[in-house]
Amino acid sequence: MKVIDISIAIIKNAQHHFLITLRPDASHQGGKWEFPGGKIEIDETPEQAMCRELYEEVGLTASQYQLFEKLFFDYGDKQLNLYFYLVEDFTGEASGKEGQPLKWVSKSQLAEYAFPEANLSVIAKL
Ligand SMILES: Nc1nc2c([nH]c(=O)n2[C@@H]2O[C@H](COP(=O)(O)OP(=O)(O)OP(=O)(O)O)[C@@H](O)[C@H]2O)c(=O)[nH]1
Ligand SMILES: [Mg+2]
Repeated sequence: MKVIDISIAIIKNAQHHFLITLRPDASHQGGKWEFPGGKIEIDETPEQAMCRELYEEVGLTASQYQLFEKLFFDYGDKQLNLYFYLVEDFTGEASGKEGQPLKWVSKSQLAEYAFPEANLSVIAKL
């Protein structure tokens, strides 16, 4: 199976809240909450993909970010290389541009939401 490269933006605002969105039921890991992100295109760096997905999905422009975690995860039906970026400075107002529900939650509230399994060790490190 081909390993798919994914870039993900963990957005942290000035109140130390994190932006999460709900994955559509029909998608891979549907019905779970996620951080905005998606597949890295062949002509893109991981950073470029993160910035593009962030803008396409929730309308934010990242201005300061760093690689927070890179990990391989095997879901059985999909094998992924995931690049998680921590974005602590950005411009724009977040909205679900694909109609997806969106929330800002504190670090302790993150535990109340179901995330894809690959996220669990990353969330524990935040
Ligand atoms: N966006 C995002 N994807 C995640 C997270 N955690 C995680 O395991 N994934 C997995 O990474 C992959 C991301 O793909 P995606 O569905 O967002 O890709 P995409 O935006 O390019 O969408 P598309 O497939 O409709 O083109 C999915 O298999 C998803 O299950 C996360 O926190 N955010
Ligand atoms: Mg996506």
